[in-house]
Amino acid sequence: MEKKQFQAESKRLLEMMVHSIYSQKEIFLRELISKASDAIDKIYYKALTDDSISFNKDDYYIRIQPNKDNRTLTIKDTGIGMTQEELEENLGTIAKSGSLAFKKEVEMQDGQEIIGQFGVGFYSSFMVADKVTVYTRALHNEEGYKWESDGQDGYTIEPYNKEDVGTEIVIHVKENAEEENYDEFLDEFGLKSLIKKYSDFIRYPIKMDVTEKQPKGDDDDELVDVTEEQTINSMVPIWRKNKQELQDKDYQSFYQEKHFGFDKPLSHLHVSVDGMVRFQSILYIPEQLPFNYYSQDFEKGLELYSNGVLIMEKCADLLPDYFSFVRGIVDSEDLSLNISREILQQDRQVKLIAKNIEKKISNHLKSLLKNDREKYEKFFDSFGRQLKYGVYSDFGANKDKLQDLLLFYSSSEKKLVSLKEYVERMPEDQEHIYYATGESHDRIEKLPQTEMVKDKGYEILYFTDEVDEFAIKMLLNYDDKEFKSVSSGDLNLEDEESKKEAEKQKEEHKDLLSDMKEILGDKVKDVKLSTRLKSHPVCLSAEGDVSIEMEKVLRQMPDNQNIQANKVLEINNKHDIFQALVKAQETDKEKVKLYTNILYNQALLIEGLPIEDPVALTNDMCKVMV
Ligand SMILES: Nc1ncnc2c1ncn2[C@@H]1O[C@H](COP(=O)(O)OP(=O)(O)OP(=O)(O)O)[C@@H](O)[C@H]1O
Repeated sequence: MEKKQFQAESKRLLEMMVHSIYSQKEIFLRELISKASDAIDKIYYKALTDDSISFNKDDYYIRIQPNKDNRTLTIKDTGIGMTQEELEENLGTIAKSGSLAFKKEVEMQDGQEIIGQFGVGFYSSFMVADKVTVYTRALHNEEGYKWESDGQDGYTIEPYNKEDVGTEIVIHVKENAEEENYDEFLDEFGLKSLIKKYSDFIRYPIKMDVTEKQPKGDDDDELVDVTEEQTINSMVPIWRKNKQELQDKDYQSFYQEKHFGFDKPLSHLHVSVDGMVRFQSILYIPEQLPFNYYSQDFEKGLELYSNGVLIMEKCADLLPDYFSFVRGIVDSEDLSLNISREILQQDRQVKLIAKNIEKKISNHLKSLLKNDREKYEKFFDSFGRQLKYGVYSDFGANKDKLQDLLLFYSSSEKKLVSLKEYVERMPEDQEHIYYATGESHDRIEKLPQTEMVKDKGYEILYFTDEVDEFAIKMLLNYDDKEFKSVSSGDLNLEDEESKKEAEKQKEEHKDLLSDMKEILGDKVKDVKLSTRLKSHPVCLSAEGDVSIEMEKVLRQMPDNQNIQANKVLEINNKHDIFQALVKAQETDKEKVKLYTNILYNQALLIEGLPIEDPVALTNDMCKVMV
């Protein structure tokens, strides 16, 4: 028998294939199963135009057969097979794709289903095989052929008496080496999981003998091993099914089957797009925050399929960070894959799909907010923070897309409200959207700074998440209404008369205020008479961009650069303590110092800021008591 040589280039190419094109050895099974599916598809497509071929779906299948004793793995299909010339052309020449030629020849309109295009997939078998034997008989041919190669030194072809049409590829699995274990490719369980992982949605049944423990008889407790042929793959992907035929429970079981989470999905979307780019997708909004969501282990991304064959387990480019909680799959026939089918050649299609998906998720969330408030609030409770990070990050580039998805707790409604709802309720004379920051709703509720705004009958949004104020600073305004903290220095809420009165009082007590400022030194930027306090004696406000809450957050950061708010101590001149200060100013300067220090520390306490010298404060308080 004459041995034919691979061309020199092919030899090098083959070496490259085995050593560098694929990142994982297990991919070979996906490739060979895809070839088998293509071979069956070819009969199917031929039958469409050739009356002499009848295509009875039940006769077509793929069979996986491991044999541990011989260390062989057989992939058998009942597909179109290959003639001698085709064997030479397709398996003897690397990068020659019979499938691509077939697609062109038949000029199939919907032949998109055929997976092969590069003419290299078959050779991936040499990653795990030291020899590959192919037995094949082409449709309408009486003769069969045997092709064999060790993947290094050419191949042989000889006639072979094959009973039925189709192809059997026998992988002679390599012996285990020091760091390489090939046994999983002979193991029933290992093979089953690889088929599920990569080839679950191949349209023809992938059959395999599976041995399971079963009771010996009907009333018998004794278990025995029973071997039965099983179809391993699901075949029809749920996303190709008609939405009308599917129920919530079908989507839920797919979520669980895919291990997208331990929870139930809160909501799902089934998308089918047939535009500039064609794709189908099932997307889930989980109910609960994944336990590792805010850790470095969390990887965002959607499962990406090309024609039902898994390409990537987590394609991160399909989701923006602010929707990183979304789980699901995308299947498209329009992807330009690279030769290993592991990465995408160029990301134009992925970008188009991602843009489309982002819009779909955003619209879905908006409609949840509108039509199923309870569900949306549940969602927001888990993932609202991520949306706020989305507003803040990338210098606010996505703020317009996200602002209508935000919710904040409202002082007047005592529940979560959207910015739109807030603005719609605003009285005519209210210019700003007011917010107050603090650790909890209870704490904010008691903040002295909220008194005046509430008295005016204005609603206040309570910010309890660290990111809230940063996100709002990025938004600046909503519907042309500027956001304003109730603690900001320039609330400007008093009427003209009160302003005049305040000016008068300021003038009258200017010595006291400047003495107090001197006592506190750099700790505050100013000491002022407050226009916002009604019953409380003191509070702190901030001038400029950095608020007191922001200072607190920044203080906790690892690269804390000691950024501080410009604090102003505000004192309520209608409170009795002010009269005490005025009196002390006339009679006892030491007392002014004592009271000022205590009042400043009180204001720090109210704000939840650390007291710089607790011992001095307790001593001061004792002095007041004795
Ligand atoms: N099981 C099979 N039955 C019939 N023909 C096959 C089979 N396996 C491979 N072939 C033929 O061999 C050709 C080369 O296969 P190969 O796996 O190298 O590339 P491909 O499937 O065309 O493309 P890709 O590299 O994208 O997978 C195929 O195009 C097909 O014509």
